[in-house]
Amino acid sequence: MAQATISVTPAVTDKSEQLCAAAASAATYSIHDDVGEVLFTKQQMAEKVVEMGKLLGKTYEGKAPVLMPILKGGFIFAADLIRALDPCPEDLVVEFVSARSYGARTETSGTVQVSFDAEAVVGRHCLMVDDLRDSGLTLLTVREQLLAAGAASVASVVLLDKRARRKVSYDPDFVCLDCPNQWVAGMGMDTNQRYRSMDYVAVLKPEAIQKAMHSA
Ligand SMILES: O=P(O)(O)OC[C@H]1O[C@H](OP(=O)(O)OP(=O)(O)O)[C@H](O)[C@@H]1O
Repeated sequence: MAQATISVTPAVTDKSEQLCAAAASAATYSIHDDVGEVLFTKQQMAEKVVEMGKLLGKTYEGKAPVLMPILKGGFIFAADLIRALDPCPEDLVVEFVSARSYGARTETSGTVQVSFDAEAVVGRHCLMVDDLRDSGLTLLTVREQLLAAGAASVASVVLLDKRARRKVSYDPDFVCLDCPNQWVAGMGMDTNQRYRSMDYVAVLKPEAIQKAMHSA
């Protein structure tokens, strides 16, 4: 039987170069019909994630942190960030936090329902990872509950910071990009559970927002 061979591109071993090359190769991609304006491209975000990965890698070196993606919106950013940590802290573990306050609305309900494995955070340095700081209520509430559960420290990193919407006295410790005060979707962020998979951050057309909000 003939042996099958595949050609392999020489490996790029530097982590930053790998991530930037991957982003560059995806610089041209199709835009969803419901998008009115792309605010941040995949490449722009990938570059920020590389920078953040280096900063957090150094910050948490030797600290055995618990990386805590906040579901659902934080899962895509967290997946990118964990692979960009440089160096990746030894004994890093991942624990998911479930937090929800918006539902099918564009304003926070004012109450955040939170759940996580309390035993996993006792005495640990926790890093909350979320897509967005809007009012700040989610990060503040999760932080309070992690500290109450016995975390040694709690910090936060967000992909986007919508400062103009700040309603509580809490600011994320690490921010990749400042976001204008507009309803955005993509990179994990939804509109009534849609559009999370867009690999860029966009403002949707008003009619698309209305349609998504009123869909089942
Ligand atoms: O700063 P805040 O006003 O609290 O808003 C930010 C939060 O809102 C979104 O989550 P959402 O509650 O919509 O749930 P989801 O992550 O499941 O989409 C987002 O993912 C943040 O966690």
